[in-house]
Amino acid sequence: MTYAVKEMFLTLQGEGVNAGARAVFVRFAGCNLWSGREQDRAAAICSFCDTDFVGIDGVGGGKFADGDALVAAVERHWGSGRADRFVVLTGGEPMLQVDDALVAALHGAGFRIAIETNGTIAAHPRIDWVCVSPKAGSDVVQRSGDELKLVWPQPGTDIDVLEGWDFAHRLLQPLDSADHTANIAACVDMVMQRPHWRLTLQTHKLLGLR
Ligand SMILES: C[S@@+](CC[C@H](N)C(=O)[O-])C[C@H]1O[C@@H](n2cnc3c(N)ncnc32)[C@H](O)[C@@H]1O
Ligand SMILES: Nc1nc2[nH]cc(C(=O)O)c2c(=O)[nH]1
Ligand code: SF4
Ligand SMILES: [Mg+2]
Repeated sequence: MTYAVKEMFLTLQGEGVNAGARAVFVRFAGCNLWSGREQDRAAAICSFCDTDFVGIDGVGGGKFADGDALVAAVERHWGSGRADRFVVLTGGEPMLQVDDALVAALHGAGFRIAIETNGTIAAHPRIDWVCVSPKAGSDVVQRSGDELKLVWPQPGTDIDVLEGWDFAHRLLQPLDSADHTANIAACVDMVMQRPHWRLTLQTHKLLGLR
């Protein structure tokens, strides 16, 4: 199948348990919880998105004819060396496009694969690191994985329900909005009340990285 990619870049994973790790980011175009158009934002299931995932016009973006073509581009972004190769599949919603052929091709090139997903589509079973970030009002089917990364505060979310899901790590990420300072305080408060959650910050934004 062909893949529509908004942008591709080499950076440090900014969020979650893998924060600080060198990674190639592949941002797939399109999402099932928002069209990406500002006029649709208020009515979208996910209305706080901080990302432009519309089209294939970003740096490193484009249409890729098959898994091998996409992996060749990921390898070019990684540069020399086969050790510790790490790719993060994000979007948009990457599970709209990630398939067997892509996962096999990335593994064939020696990449450890992480995904950032909203969890409304089951994650591919051979992905090495599954991060689910649930959105209030959506039907999350992927209720297990490596990290559950909840953007907080998020009205309509029952945190007790999320605690019943099977994740190795539970993280709270302050909602980046006009109320960012208050949202950070709300996350700190929540961790103080619930020590099995941890705070994660979007460190790439603090550092001026992509
Ligand atoms: C842009 S999304 C793409 C992947 C997938 N669609 C998802 O939502 O998990 C990447 C990460 O950014 C988080 N995110 C999006 N908007 C945010 C915001 N305004 N503040 C904090 N985190 C945000 C998402 O929850 C997700 O963990
Ligand atoms: N550096 C960096 N880390 C990230 N972690 C998750 C991101 C995303 O947008 O999915 C992201 C991103 O866009 N940049
Ligand atoms: S689900 Fe992810 S990509 Fe889609 S609108 Fe929400 S944060 Fe953005
Ligand atoms: Mg981001």
